[in-house]
Amino acid sequence: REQSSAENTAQMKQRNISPIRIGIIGGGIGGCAASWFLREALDEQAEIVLFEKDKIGGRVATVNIAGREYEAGASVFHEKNMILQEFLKEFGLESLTEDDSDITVISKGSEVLFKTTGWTIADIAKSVWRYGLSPLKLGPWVDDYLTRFGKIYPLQARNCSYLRPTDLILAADEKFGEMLQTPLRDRMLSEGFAENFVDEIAAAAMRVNYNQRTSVPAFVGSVSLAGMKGPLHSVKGGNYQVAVRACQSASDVVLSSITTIESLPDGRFRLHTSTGGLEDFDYVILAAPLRKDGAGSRGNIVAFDGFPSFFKPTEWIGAYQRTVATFVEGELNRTFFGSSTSLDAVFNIEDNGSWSSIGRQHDVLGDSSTSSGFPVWKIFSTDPLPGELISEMFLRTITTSTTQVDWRAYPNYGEPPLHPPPFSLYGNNLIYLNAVEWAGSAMEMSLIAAKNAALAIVNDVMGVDPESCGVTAPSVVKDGQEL
Ligand SMILES: CC(C)=CCC/C(C)=C/CC/C(C)=C/CSC[C@H](N)C(=O)O
Repeated sequence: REQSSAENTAQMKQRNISPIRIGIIGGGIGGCAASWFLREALDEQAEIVLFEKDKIGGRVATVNIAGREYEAGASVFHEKNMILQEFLKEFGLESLTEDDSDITVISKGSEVLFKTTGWTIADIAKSVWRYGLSPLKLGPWVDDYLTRFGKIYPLQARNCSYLRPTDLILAADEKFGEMLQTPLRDRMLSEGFAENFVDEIAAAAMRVNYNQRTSVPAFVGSVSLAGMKGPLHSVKGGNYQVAVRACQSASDVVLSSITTIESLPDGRFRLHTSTGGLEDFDYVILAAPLRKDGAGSRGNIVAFDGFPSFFKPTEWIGAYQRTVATFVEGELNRTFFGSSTSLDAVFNIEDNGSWSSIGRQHDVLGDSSTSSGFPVWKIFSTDPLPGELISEMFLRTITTSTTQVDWRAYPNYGEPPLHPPPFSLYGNNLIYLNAVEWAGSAMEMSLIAAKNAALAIVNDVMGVDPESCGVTAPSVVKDGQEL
């Protein structure tokens, strides 16, 4: 049973536990949600200070094109993402349902491999002709994993918290153990999916969601396929609103970056801000990626000071995948994409292609019309798109509306850290929320990790060790290393 904030407060007072100070580094959806869950559990017994270097929402952000807002980062959630659904209810936000009847093309450069208009009988027949029964298997396959993963919600409702992302995922279902290690391609082939289906349809999903290939681990691969299969939604007015609303539960939001986390002899932590500020906390949640920096990226590697020599944060630093989102309002040059008829989205599975996908966009209110009459398109690529390529892709553009957003959007699963990062970096006093991304990256994954961080802190404060949390599952060991 989830303990109420009134019960926690009463217990803390009874046992003379003084209110605790919690510092959260990062105002993305995860950091903000952690603040919300902590406030919900501890009420006025927690002073929560959240540090954000840039903008609340982080990688959940919109971009303004000719006066309308479009999702530029994390764009969709799945109907079965329960924490997002609860937040929407709690904050009185509405959701938009994504259209699944788009005219979509899978291409290799300008060679069209497959074209579909959604789920009409003709489309199903066409896809079965090309891929056998695989398209019909995909829905139940993804649904099964969604249901299995959904078992994490009742565990969290029973206050279960986990030290590592692997523990959390295995607690939901042991079947995921192998999926955290096996490449998606191998897993799908071993489960009877046709090779061309994996190399075209699954490859397209990995491209559009993570700008990566089917060599990613099968767990994150299945998350990505869930992000294609739907039903999918977005938050009306912009997904970032969830972060903004959740962040209102922080006692203070400081617009500054943290340069150093210093471990103090009394077990507390001192956070050093880039403007020379110093603040001490009982608990710290690092809700920003520990990542290798790269040219043009917005780096955020924090320094650790005063920790014992066995504490090696560099071993938890991995590469993040660069993804550039280019927005263009204009008339598409269909022939460039190998099509003579209209289309809404193209997924390019060509290796090392100069672009990964292009899709017609609606704004955050669900409106796809524009004053020019030409749609707004979002093109994903690994590097900024050269102007000449944009000129080839479009017959006409409203040039003032071309905008590029350069993200280090998600982990590069091909360049992982030396060791998979745990949540609990230093007991439960220093928690690394973004460790979850190395298992799976999506808004809901960050929210589940946020709840885990809050539960770990509350359990620590209350001295509670919840039972029957399913952590008895054997650890996954690879190359002699515990994952
Ligand atoms: C184990 C499985 C199959 C799912 C776990 C539940 C979950 C986190 C589902 C999310 C599906 C989803 C919306 C994926 C999108 S991935 C990144 C995407 N480009 C975005 O964030 O917009």
